[in-house]
Amino acid sequence: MPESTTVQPELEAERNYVTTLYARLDELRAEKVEQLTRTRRTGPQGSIQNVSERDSFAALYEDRLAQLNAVEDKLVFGRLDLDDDVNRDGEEAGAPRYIGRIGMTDDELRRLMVDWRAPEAAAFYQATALHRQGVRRRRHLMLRGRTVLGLDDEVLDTDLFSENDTEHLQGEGALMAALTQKRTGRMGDIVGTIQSEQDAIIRSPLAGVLVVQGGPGTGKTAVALHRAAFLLYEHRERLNSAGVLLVGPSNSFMRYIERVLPSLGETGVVMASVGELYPGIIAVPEQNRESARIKGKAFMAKVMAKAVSNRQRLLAEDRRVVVEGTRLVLTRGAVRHAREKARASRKPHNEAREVFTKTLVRELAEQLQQVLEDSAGNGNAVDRSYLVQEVRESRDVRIALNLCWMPMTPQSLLEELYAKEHLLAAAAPQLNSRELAALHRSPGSPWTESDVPLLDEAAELLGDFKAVGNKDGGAEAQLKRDLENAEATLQNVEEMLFNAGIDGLVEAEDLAAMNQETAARQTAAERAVADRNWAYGHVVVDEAQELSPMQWRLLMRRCPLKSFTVVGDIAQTSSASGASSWAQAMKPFVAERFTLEELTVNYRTPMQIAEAATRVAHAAGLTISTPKAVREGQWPPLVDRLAPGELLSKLHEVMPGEVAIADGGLLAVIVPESRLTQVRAAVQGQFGRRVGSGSGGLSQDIVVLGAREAKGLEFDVVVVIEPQEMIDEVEGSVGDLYVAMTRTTQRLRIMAEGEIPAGIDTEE
Ligand SMILES: Nc1ncnc2c1ncn2[C@@H]1O[C@H](COP(=O)(O)OP(=O)(O)OP(=O)(O)O)[C@@H](O)[C@H]1O
Repeated sequence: MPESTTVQPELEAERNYVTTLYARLDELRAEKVEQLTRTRRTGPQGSIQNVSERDSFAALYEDRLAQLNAVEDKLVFGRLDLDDDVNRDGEEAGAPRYIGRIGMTDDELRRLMVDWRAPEAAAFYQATALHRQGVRRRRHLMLRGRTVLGLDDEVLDTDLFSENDTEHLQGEGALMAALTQKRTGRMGDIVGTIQSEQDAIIRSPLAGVLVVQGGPGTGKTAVALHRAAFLLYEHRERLNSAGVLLVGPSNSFMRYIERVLPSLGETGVVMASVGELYPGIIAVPEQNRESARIKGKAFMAKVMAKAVSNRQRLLAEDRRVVVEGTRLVLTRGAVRHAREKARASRKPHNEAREVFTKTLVRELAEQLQQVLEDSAGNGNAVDRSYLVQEVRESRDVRIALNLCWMPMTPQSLLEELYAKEHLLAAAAPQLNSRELAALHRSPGSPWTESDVPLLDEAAELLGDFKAVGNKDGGAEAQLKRDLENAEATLQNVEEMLFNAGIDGLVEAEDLAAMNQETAARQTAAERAVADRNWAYGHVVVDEAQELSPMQWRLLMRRCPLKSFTVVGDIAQTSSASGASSWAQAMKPFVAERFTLEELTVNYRTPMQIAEAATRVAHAAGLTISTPKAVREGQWPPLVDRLAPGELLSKLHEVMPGEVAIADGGLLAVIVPESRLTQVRAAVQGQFGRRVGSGSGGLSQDIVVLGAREAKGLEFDVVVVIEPQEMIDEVEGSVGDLYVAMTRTTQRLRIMAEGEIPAGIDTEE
């Protein structure tokens, strides 16, 4: 093709079309602003229904406006030229089809651009020369601001390609441009360059459990996020009310990905790190590996159940209680009988307590009646209801009943269990004294991520604390609202179960009890975050290899439909209670009923560095999937072997050079946990406030962090400190080092006074 004569007019034509698209976007925004102002101007008048209708409209316009504002950057990125016989809806034959962040039509409803998630856009990601799907040419439009800077074309309808070419990466120019961009500390979307193996996963059906295994940098996080956006588009009706939950490993990671979904026009996904899954608690990472390991074990569910049942106590001997000056006896037999009855109700502890106390209060009231009638002489009947009241209010009785069956919150139960070793030992006979000691903590210590599933388990077993003696008039109205809400999702539930060929996993009545409507005006997302019993329509889990069986239990509870997208890399497991295979992790919940897909191309790490990481993993005997790296790097991994005591001075010496290579991008120094404070102080001493740490750290261009915190993140340049210590810290597991080495997009430098693990150097 004579480029110079054809490309320029093509570019001009695209620029004109893109100008039209942005003009239309501006028009739509202006329309929404106008509608919103008009609605707000109506003022707070009229019936409650009118007011709430107005609020709903205002919320709707606000959402739409937020979406239109969010898609400004790279509004359009693709174009398909199609065969004439392709079925076209709302398009002229022969007209190109533009693919963008949202669908747009002109004011006569002619289609201007197709949403990337629509079925008509699928060919943009899937068509190959071998399977053209009616596509003659695929074009990537590269924009900066509202200007088209360049085009990247793939012609699919020629015989010019050899067989190998059918395997090439789609939109290679556009892809490489995206991959070589400087990192900003925030993940961006990949909507313009999604590759076909990724697209197939993004568009898979909603129902069931989909597990996506992929080595480092294969786009698992990107795929998980785009899948959430796709599902919300494809199943909006279903998922808008029930919501989608996206779970990630840490707060830094959540901050890293938080802008992707809004840039795809989706603001309704609930995003939470594993420490945030219990409403009202923000848990800190668990520092003690041994206690993380124990707390994550599946048997902890039994331990919690035992801890609760141990708090439903019998009397050692009959006990005297005084009611209004009269002595009564609470017998051991009566308490045993009441406990049996309460347990038989199968209600959670706090709710079953009502059955327990009612039974005993009735028993004591009868005793009291007998005593009073006996002393008053024959035929003098005493008013029973009055006696029941007397018994209930007696301080003695209250103390005795509480001793036997105390209402508890999940926090009070767990706190006491950790603080009092004899209670823990009684609930957990499977733990030895060393393990019991590992779980000890004083009351008031902050909750950790591994406590979260235990609190959740306790909440299930204990039931509503507020229900204890608190039968307010609002309860009935609340129940009615709950049922209405549940009804809306029930229909979807049945449909989904049917589609998935699953039954028996969820009881309709269980669902009816979920999704309590706490406030009429809250969005589904806001309500879901605050409600432990919320039943999500779909859950996406990233870095899922880290989750313990107890964390999985919690998540499965959050989605009784068991509609999950689970992404992760078994080889990167560093958590003491994480998974060693997907089958093992999934078995307790769905047995073999999950689909496993694999991503095979590494888009992040340059080839030489990816190969070094693979060698390290292999040398340590780790079985890993070895994705193909898409690009060669400029540098092989550099290794500095240092003399004892030389580390900090050498780091000081090399840092300016490394920062210069990062050239405005991001540099991370990844260190063993035990050296974090020391190395951070040294780097801060050199670069001052440029150095970030913690979940806000990624807004700085230099960051010092541990491998676990670096999980899921990426940087232009990475300096790894003392790799062998990184392995030793996690009992010889190479997962953390493997993660650290694969965080870079350009350059890796390894510095060690200590041993260099096998495989890092090419010559080994
Ligand atoms: N199709 C694509 N187009 C452009 N960039 C992509 C594509 N796929 C992945 N990337 C980029 O590759 C990098 C790695 O992606 P991502 O973080 O999703 O990988 P990952 O599999 O989750 O990695 P890890 O397990 O190592 O954390 C990101 O910068 C992402 O934007």
